Amino acid sequence: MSFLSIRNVFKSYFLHGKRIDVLRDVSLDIGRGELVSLVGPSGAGKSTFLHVLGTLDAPAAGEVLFEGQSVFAMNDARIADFRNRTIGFVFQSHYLLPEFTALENVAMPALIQRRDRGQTYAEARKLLERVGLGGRVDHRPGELSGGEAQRVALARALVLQPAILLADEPTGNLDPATGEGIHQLLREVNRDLGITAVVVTHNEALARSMPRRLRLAGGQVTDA
Ligand SMILES: Nc1ncnc2c1ncn2[C@@H]1O[C@H](COP(=O)(O)OP(=O)(O)OP(=O)(O)O)[C@@H](O)[C@H]1O
Repeated sequence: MSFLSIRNVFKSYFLHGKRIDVLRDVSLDIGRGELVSLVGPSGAGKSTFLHVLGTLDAPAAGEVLFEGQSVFAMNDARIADFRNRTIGFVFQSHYLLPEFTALENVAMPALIQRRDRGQTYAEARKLLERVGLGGRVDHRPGELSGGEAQRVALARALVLQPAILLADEPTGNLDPATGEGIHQLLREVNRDLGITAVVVTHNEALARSMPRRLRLAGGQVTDA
């Protein structure tokens, strides 16, 4: 049984009466602890694939299996609960809340889940130190650089101790040197915390630095 599987997944969009087939019978297994990059042409469907894998979006047909269990066979409340407990997300934009400090932003998902405040803040502080921002805990997003804000977003994605981290172009808004710092952190998080990670990127150098590379083209995902 695989840790994470996609089985015969189809996904289309309908726009102005036209159907766009984005995922066409995609099947794939990802093992626990793998670090995977996903590349492909613009508009090929990488974000769509990540949204289905992350259970944010249901496929039109096919299954997403976590440890052999079909996630979309559950009701919406259980899927949301599964997602909160299991998956952390990082996007191209950091989506930090501007009126809260870095520490509060990182703690937020755990506080929403009614986790213990003291433990949550201790964990959030530890995570900010891990991403190199121990000296920025009281800064608000407007007082952080783009790279720092993305590090805070990464720390926030880890606060509920997810088994899986999904990153959609996490360095898309950053200059190459700053982006490389984020890539390095993703590798460390994968190595030190054992988190299974899938990273969508246009950056070929980053893709090559990952132990496993996937390519999405023509509605199909293949090992590249
Ligand atoms: N909500 C939507 N409604 C209609 N069409 C959509 C929707 N979301 C995406 N698409 C279309 O589906 C295709 C795949 O989009 P997606 O964002 O998954 O590609 P991508 O590979 O992530 O692209 P990029 O590298 O440019 O971010 C594109 O043609 C896009 O225009």
